[in-house]
Amino acid sequence: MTTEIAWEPALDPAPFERTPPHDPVAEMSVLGACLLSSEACRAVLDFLNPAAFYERRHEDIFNGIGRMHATGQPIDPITLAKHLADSGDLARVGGPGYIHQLARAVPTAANGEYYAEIVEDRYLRRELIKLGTSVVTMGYATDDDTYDLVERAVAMARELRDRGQATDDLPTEDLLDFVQHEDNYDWIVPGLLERGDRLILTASEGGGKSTLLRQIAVCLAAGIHPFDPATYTDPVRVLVLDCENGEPASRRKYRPLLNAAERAKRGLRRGQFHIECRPAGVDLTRPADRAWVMRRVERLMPDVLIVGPVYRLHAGNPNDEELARKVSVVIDEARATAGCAVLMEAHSPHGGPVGPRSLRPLGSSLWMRWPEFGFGLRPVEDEKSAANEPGARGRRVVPWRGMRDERDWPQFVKQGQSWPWESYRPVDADQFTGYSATGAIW
Ligand SMILES: Nc1ncnc2c1ncn2[C@@H]1O[C@H](COP(=O)(O)OP(=O)(O)OP(=O)(O)O)[C@@H](O)[C@H]1O
Repeated sequence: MTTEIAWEPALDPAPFERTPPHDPVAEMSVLGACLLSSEACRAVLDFLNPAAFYERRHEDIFNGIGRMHATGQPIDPITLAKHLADSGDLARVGGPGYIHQLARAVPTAANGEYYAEIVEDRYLRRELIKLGTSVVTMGYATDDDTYDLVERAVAMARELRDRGQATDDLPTEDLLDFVQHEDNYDWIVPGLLERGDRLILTASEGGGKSTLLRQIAVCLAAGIHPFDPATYTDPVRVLVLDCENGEPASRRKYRPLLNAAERAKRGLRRGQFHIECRPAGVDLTRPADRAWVMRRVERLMPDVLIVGPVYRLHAGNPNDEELARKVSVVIDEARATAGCAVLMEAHSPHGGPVGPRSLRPLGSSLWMRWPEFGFGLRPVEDEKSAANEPGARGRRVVPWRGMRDERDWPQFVKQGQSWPWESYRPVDADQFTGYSATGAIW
């Protein structure tokens, strides 16, 4: 919660000469979101200072919502109108008609915090203008010491920057204390995948990345280690937003995987795995598509979110850094909302005339920096083992970025018996490091 800047009475700013920055639609949408969703209401109340509203009546309505929330009352247009009528504020804020209008004005309650950020941003602008006006007044003050005035101006700017949050900061820890804390991993699969991990899997076209991600998804939902089927894990909730394949194609791919889980006596339970296909892709730079993702994430609160492929997440130039950044913000918001791991797939670029193809994700370089883990599937060097024949399809699992933490991903996978991909140890693997120059299966 932010606190208001305490201005000194002598430095009261002059009135705004131009219309101060504000966004009436965002203000209405924040209030509307509070009326439609208790979750949005809680998030907005945690974030927004009532004084941030430019329109006085919006501040009064928001205060009414805050009072009702604090006493656990249900909040909708009818109950809020009654509450404001009881406090004698209803007529002043526009009557019951205006309260209903607020609920109708909001495009989606899922964006409540986003609207609140706009309101907060405009508030900060107004406070900045006030601060500037105060500094001008101070500059003309004849009695005060100039250095004192400069110090006060700096203190005021610092206060505006921190807006009361500096007092909430915990003391920064000494390294000797810092290393004493226990490392608490929040594993989804011990050693392999932790909640919050972001992973991008790459390969060339037809390289097997979709198949591997589907296998991982089914295994995680069934409680099977994706690369060690004899090891069982706690089943987790998986949400797949497939922005590439249509439903029939997807169904055909998942059926054998469900059968494999059944054969392992770890058949999927209802509610563990949700999937939605949008073969036309989504454009996460647009509010409607962003809300589409967030509604599903908020409703299902998955442990693992699989969304993509990357190039289907916005409609613009795939190399555009700003568009990629906007997409990553939405995915990060989904990840923070559900506290989930995020797995995505991306194509790797076409190779040059010499050397192996790069495995980095095609498109904006942001996708190289964004995930904690990036792996690519590359056919192994031994031609027989790399062939697309039963038992072959040997792939090297190559990290294309430095891992941000230790994880036990396999170095080699090949076409398996029970599952499409299984990890293996090449015949010429080094006894200690597991390194193999050929990846030979036979
Ligand atoms: N381990 C496997 N065993 C048998 N078939 C496989 C295996 N991996 C992939 N395939 C098959 O190879 C084809 C391409 O695989 P997949 O769709 O997973 O590749 P991809 O890298 O996602 O390709 P794209 O980027 O073109 O979608 C599919 O028909 C798939 O069924």
